[in-house]
Amino acid sequence: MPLASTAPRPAAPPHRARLRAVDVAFTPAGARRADVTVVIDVLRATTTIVRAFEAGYRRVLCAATLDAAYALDAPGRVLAGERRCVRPPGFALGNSPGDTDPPLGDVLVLATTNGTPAILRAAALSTVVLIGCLRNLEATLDAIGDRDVQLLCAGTDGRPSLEDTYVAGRLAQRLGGQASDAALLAQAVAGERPDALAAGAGGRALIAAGLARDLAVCGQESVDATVPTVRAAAAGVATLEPLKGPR
Ligand SMILES: O=C(O)[C@H](CS(=O)(=O)O)OP(=O)(O)O
Repeated sequence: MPLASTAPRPAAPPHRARLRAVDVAFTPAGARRADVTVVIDVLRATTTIVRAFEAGYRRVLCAATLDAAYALDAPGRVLAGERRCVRPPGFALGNSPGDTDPPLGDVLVLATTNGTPAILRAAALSTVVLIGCLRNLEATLDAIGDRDVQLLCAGTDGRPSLEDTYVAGRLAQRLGGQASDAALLAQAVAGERPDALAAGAGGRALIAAGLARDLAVCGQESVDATVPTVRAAAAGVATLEPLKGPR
């Protein structure tokens, strides 16, 4: 029988934790299945949703279409949204994040051109859907934790937008991990275009519509602690509640 060796064992190879995967979809059509997706429509839907919860709304119902929003109208519910940056007929509010304060009811029903359809797309692809923007940047990073994540940019009319790509890049820079080529591209945009909100077509359209004040609200960073999440989605409506309460 061989004697047990008294020689020290060779050191075990260093434990190599798998790097978290970080991907970016520049448009909803480019999104894939993912456990965790963060939807970004910094101008203005995701900023407006974060502001609505910070102002005191208890729930946000995201509608894919104006008709779906009209069908949700009920006492205690406030219709908000836009078409071509402007408040639709019969809606109480437009899509300006500042207009959610003070709250006019318990529930905000939001229908926007790109943002709310992007949230519904994410809900069809992911178990966990978070709502991100510059205002809750730090809180969103906390909520992602060390999980793999897809950053889904709402874009504009099926095309990438500078401002959403910029915010995705800001998040990707901080998340590190195994960045996809799309995540690396977004990081490059974040590094090169700190003026993204005002410089892109979306920002220019808001300025032309007399809504430059919204750019200032949307551009404030890490001032809100609320990270909204999708609790349910069906029939063209996603129900959002806060993952975390306001500070
Ligand atoms: O006005 C907004 O907030 C935009 C307008 S547009 O769709 O970019 O023309 O809507 P959103 O869905 O919030 O991007």
